Amino acid sequence: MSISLKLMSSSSPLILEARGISLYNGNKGLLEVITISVKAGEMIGLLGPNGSGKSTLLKILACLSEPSEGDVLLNGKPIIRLNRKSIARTIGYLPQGANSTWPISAREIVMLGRIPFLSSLSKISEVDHSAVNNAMLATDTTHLSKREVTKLSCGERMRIMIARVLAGDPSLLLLDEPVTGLDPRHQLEAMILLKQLALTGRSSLMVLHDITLAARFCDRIYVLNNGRIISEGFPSEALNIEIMASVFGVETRRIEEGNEVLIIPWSLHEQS
Ligand SMILES: Nc1ncnc2c1ncn2[C@@H]1O[C@H](COP(=O)(O)OP(=O)(O)OP(=O)(O)O)[C@@H](O)[C@H]1O
Repeated sequence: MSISLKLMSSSSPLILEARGISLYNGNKGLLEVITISVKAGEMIGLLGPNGSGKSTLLKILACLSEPSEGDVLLNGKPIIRLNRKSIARTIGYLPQGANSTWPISAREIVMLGRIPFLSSLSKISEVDHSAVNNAMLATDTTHLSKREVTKLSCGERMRIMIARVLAGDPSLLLLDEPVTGLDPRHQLEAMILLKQLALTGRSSLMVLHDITLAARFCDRIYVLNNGRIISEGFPSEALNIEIMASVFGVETRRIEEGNEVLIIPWSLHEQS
């Protein structure tokens, strides 16, 4: 499947906006004056070294924790004024290392993604079943339906957790390391699926450690370091040679073809 870059229209509506987000732990700034935006249909990568604040930021964007300063707007409205159900119907959040310790079936886990649409669990409709079927089909997990989720492999469990997010048909996906633990084929399937969702106007902001996948699939990249956005833009610009060396401490090999860029971390950058 071709993943040729879709031209983002500058008139695409903003679905998420974070303005001046800071988070302090005592005197320590975990996040400092972060401003980011996500337009409808954009696929955005949030990259940075371990401990740079990516998961902390994602939780604030999902309204699961509050910043010390700044605002998050969802479809133009302050997210803290929206009720939990309305946020859950719009945002699909995949936490880092998403897991379940309940010994229930994989399909039941995916059905949990329909909770924002249910008035009670006894009223699961055909629409809910169909959404779950589609999510499991898209993540190649239908055959795992009856398996106890605690007994799945790490990669199988991750695909079930992605299916759970997709079952809610969110217009914005906030995904914390969605392809970690997946084999190469399932990594590509997940990224291609997100690209297909983007073409239907769904947006995703995802934490990735795989530079090559991020550069290949994301429309834009934000690079976080020590709680600050220090680089942003198209992958080839945001992940330039200097940033890769100074932030990630690696020398890269790059192949650029038209709008596409292949960036491969290659060797250790020796600090001068
Ligand atoms: N509740 C908390 N209280 C204090 N410090 C915290 C808290 N949560 C996270 N931190 C610190 O904030 C920093 C950023 O953590 P975070 O988990 O956001 O990093 P990350 O970029 O997602 O890292 P990784 O790539 O390793 O997942 C870390 O130094 C972490 O120790």
